Amino acid sequence: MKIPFTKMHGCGNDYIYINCFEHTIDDPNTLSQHISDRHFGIGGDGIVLICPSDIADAKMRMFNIDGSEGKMCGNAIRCVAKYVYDNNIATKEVLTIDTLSGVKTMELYIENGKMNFAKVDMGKAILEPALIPVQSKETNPLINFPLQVEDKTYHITTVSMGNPHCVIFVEDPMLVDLPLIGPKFEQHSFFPESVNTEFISVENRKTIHMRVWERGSGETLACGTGACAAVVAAVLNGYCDKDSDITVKLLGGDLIIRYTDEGVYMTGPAVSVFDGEIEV
Ligand SMILES: N[C@@H](CCC[C@H](N)C(=O)O)C(=O)O
Repeated sequence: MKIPFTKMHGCGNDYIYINCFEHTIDDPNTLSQHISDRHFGIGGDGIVLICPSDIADAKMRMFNIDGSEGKMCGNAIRCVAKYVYDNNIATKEVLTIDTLSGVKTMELYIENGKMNFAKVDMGKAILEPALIPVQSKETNPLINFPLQVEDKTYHITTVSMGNPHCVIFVEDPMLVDLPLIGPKFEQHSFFPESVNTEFISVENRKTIHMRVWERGSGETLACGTGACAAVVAAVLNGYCDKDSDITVKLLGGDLIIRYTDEGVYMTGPAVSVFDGEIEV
């Protein structure tokens, strides 16, 4: 059977989007492994199913390249909103999208009848170690906490944005051997549900730079939840300020993140690249 798909990205974090208002995918885990392959498939950081919801305008399910399901994806949620708006599934400028980490509300920026940008209320950052989760008896947030990874000690700050993140401040993220060190964090026993790892350098109180190794997908050009976690960690470590717009410079573009007592807000682009059909 052939089904249509749309290739979309947010700051270069690219997924294959399937309209499940019209089609049913029986085994999304295996499909993601096959079609995300950049040589033998369509190519992407995973797949995203756009599904009906009883409690929101649509429901998003996202799967990493290895087939694992992510509970939240900051870049994908903006693309889901673009798909829903541009395809007249819901033509509201404030949309709600249901995810495995709750319903998120977002404001859409429309130009010539299409959505190009969105500001997403990403909810509160979770700092309790048991809820990240990490394998530790600590009850206070882990801020600049020493973690041994093979022969080196890294100072980590852990944050959940509905999915687990481990943030490390370095001089220059471009000098980090990410394909070597990323998998060691991903497989570390300290993270029972694995982890997304962000390496950050601070340019000034309003600008930080980030590279990310995502659990299940490896290095990606951007991670929306990771950018939120990075700004929360930068505030907790005294590098940036709450209630201030911080630009996170990623390999694939910029995201603007604001950390407040009410929640974390992410503003960024959503781009549609091409439509196609795939045999499933
Ligand atoms: N790219 C994402 C996060 C995708 C899920 C992540 N790999 C996980 O399994 O937690 C983003 O933009 O937030």
